[in-house]
Amino acid sequence: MSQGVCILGSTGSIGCNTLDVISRNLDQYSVRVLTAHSNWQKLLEQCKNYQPEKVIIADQQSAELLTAELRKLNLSIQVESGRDAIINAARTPGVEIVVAAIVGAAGLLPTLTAVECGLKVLLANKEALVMSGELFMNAVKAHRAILLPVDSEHNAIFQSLPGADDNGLASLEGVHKILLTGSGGPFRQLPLNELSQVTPDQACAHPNWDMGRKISVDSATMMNKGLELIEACFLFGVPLEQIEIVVHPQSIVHSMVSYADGSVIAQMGNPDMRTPIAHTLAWPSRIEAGVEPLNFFEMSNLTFESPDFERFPGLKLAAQAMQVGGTAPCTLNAANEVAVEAFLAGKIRFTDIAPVIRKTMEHVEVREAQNLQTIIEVDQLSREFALSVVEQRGQ
Ligand SMILES: NC(=O)C1=CN([C@@H]2O[C@H](COP(=O)(O)OP(=O)(O)OC[C@H]3O[C@@H](n4cnc5c(N)ncnc54)[C@H](OP(=O)(O)O)[C@@H]3O)[C@@H](O)[C@H]2O)C=CC1
Ligand SMILES: CC(=O)[C@@H](O)[C@H](O)COP(=O)(O)O
Ligand SMILES: [Mn+2]
Repeated sequence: MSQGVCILGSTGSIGCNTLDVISRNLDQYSVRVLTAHSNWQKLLEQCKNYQPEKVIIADQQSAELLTAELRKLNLSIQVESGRDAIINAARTPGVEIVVAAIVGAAGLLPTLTAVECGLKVLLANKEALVMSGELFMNAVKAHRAILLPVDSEHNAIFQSLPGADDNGLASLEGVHKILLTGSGGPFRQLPLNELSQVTPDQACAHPNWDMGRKISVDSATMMNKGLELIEACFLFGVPLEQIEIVVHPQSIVHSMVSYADGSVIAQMGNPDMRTPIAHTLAWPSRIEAGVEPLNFFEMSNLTFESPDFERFPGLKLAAQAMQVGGTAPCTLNAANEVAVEAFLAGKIRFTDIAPVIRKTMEHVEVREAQNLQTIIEVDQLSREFALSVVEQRGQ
């Protein structure tokens, strides 16, 4: 029987890849709800192709334009708008699977709603987990939601761990270490003195993955790996010391797990997000994803190296935030979002991103991450302070 899917952030890179996988498996999945921020043109195209029951777009004016176009096409699709409608998207009757693919902190509340409804949640939105780690995982357990990682490395780790219970909570039996791979991004080998001059377009030109602009900049600073370090600690319940970052520029090995007996199990594949999306949609089964299998005879050398902490100061900041605990990861994430947005808008240089985060972490008081209210407050305070640092640096 067909399962009802809600995609939070359907117009983005993960959202579009999810729809591509669904289009190959229409006997098993039906699109119920799609959400976007303001890209009503892309949402209209998705309405024509997938005929969801409901679409939700945060921006009111975009919702009006979309409604008018749907009327002209005689498509009877319900249109809602506003932040609250997105937060409640997962409550739509018939939704069984929620793909959390909104970028950044805006994804936290809509994803938590899906968790609170006890649904199958496919998590791409790593920022939500970084912000609210323990609280998020406690909600998963309390509501018996099924949480499956879409982020390619965490999906690889999940596939390489010994097994998981029915809710996707993985076993760590015999696990020695988790080896979290990262490409090093587009500036891995750029002379250090040229880093301050790189442009947003250069930062977004990832060597292996085609992704949204925010995560692309995160890959270029390697803050993506820092966020992923924290994501892995919470998802798999492992301490920081049990995770090692391994730079692997080709992005063919998507991460590995090393075991007490010396075995190392890796998940490999061409760098295409349709693989982890298909894996999580069908778990524990397998479905067609449209991804070419690896051709080992045509593959170039696979190489591995240690991360360069001088070039990528964000890595240390992320590890430090995890070590400090409480709301420190929430502050790290908020400051990073503000700094990346400022860099993309041409307000600060690439090399200003880490100092903005460091200064914010030094300034904002760390609290216990007890409840959602605290997390939302700390997120807001951290953004305000990071913005003031951006303004100083931009002068
Ligand atoms: N892209 C990838 O390959 C990977 C992404 N991820 C993670 O997945 C998430 C999505 O990434 P990606 O698809 O690249 O991002 P994109 O920027 O491509 O897409 C973001 C989506 O979120 C929507 N959105 C943005 N802001 C808001 C808001 N304030 N309220 C509601 N919706 C909003 C956008 O709508 P609109 O189009 O209207 O602006 C769009 O649908 C991120 O957390 C990222 O870290 C993880 C691994 C790989
Ligand atoms: C595809 C994916 O999961 C991204 O998070 C990816 O990891 C980005 O590449 P980096 O390894 O360069 O951060
Ligand atoms: Mn990743």
